[in-house]
Amino acid sequence: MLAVRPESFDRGATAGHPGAAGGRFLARLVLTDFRCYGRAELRLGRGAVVLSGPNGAGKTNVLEAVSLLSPGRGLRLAKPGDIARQGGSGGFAVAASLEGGDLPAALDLGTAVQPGSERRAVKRDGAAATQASLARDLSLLWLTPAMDRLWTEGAAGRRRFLDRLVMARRPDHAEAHVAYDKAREERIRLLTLGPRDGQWLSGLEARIARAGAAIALNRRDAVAALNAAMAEADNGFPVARLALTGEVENWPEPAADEIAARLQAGLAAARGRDAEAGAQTLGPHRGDLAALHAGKALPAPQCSTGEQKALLISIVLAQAALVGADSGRAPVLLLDEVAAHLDPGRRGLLYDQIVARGGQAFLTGTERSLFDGLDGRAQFLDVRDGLVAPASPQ
Ligand SMILES: Nc1ncnc2c1ncn2[C@@H]1O[C@H](COP(=O)(O)OP(=O)(O)OP(=O)(O)O)[C@@H](O)[C@H]1O
Repeated sequence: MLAVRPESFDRGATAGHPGAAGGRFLARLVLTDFRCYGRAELRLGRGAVVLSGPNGAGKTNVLEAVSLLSPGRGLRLAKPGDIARQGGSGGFAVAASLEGGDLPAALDLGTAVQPGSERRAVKRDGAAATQASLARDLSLLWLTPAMDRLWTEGAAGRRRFLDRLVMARRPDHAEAHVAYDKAREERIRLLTLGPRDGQWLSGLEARIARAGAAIALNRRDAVAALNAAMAEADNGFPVARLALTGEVENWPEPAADEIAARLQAGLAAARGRDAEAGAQTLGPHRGDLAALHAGKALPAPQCSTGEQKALLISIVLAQAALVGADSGRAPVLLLDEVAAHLDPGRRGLLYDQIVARGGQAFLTGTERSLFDGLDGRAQFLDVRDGLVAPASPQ
């Protein structure tokens, strides 16, 4: 067993700043048979947590474990079978204790896959819970190297990014997605395999339409709030102007019931087409997000790699600030290898932002020196061959 304590960090440099008391944070994280970790127990502070170590040491695995404390497949979109440690039991578990913010006492969250199962179970204070409910307990946002291609690759990645931003502020977004996807799958099964029962299909289309309208509206609200926040932010990161480019999100109807009515009528009319395609051809699952680098009036795909990264950071920081402002629960940030892509000036700005916002933020990098700007303001952990230990002082 490996236990890492936050030493003086928790009571030290960050404890006094104004935002420090604001957010929930992971005070303890235990990984069991999780990728390269047989068992690891980390005691964590409430602010910045820096994980440094060589390639393949196990840094991203820690972030991935945290990301599974939210609905979905985590930051690598991995299958449970790939996460379970080779040579281990065949299953895996992640357990965490949340503290701080509005919590009167520690809250235990856990997720596990049993050997031979593909189903990821969730526990909240020892009782079974749904994955979607995790979004109510912990607000998480992440950036990974795979997202460097977000603006140039397919729409699915941008939708995932957008929906995670939305979920950080609106936990019900996760439940709307569950309801939407479940009814969508059932409708397609009926259309392709039968029976094509009109009443059954209408009931499903009504459910899809209700959940779909909620998803579209949540996205609209999130993009409007983000654009307003970024236009006002003065943090040295480029201002991104976001636009929803999906069909449903751009319908002129302002209210949920109007959007739902239009979507329901559209689905009823598209039964033949959808049966032929074997897929639902209308709805927010086909939505997309575009971004413009406002300062350069340049679409994100035409920006440099570093500029694209800076735009993503700008969006995530803006959303984190919005969530912190309206719920008092600054989201936990998982920033995988973000520092290495930034020039020293931008890196310094990022560190200042992270410290100023007060919530917990995990940062990874191969070189400890990349994080010199956080000296005295973060908990430093050294990751090597699947072992996590406090980093020796610089
Ligand atoms: N299911 C598994 N069982 C055992 N080991 C695994 C499993 N999945 C991945 N690994 C190992 O985990 C190790 C650590 O991976 P991780 O991505 O966390 O490294 P990292 O420290 O982030 O490295 P980099 O700096 O290269 O991104 C890798 O060597 C990988 O082979």
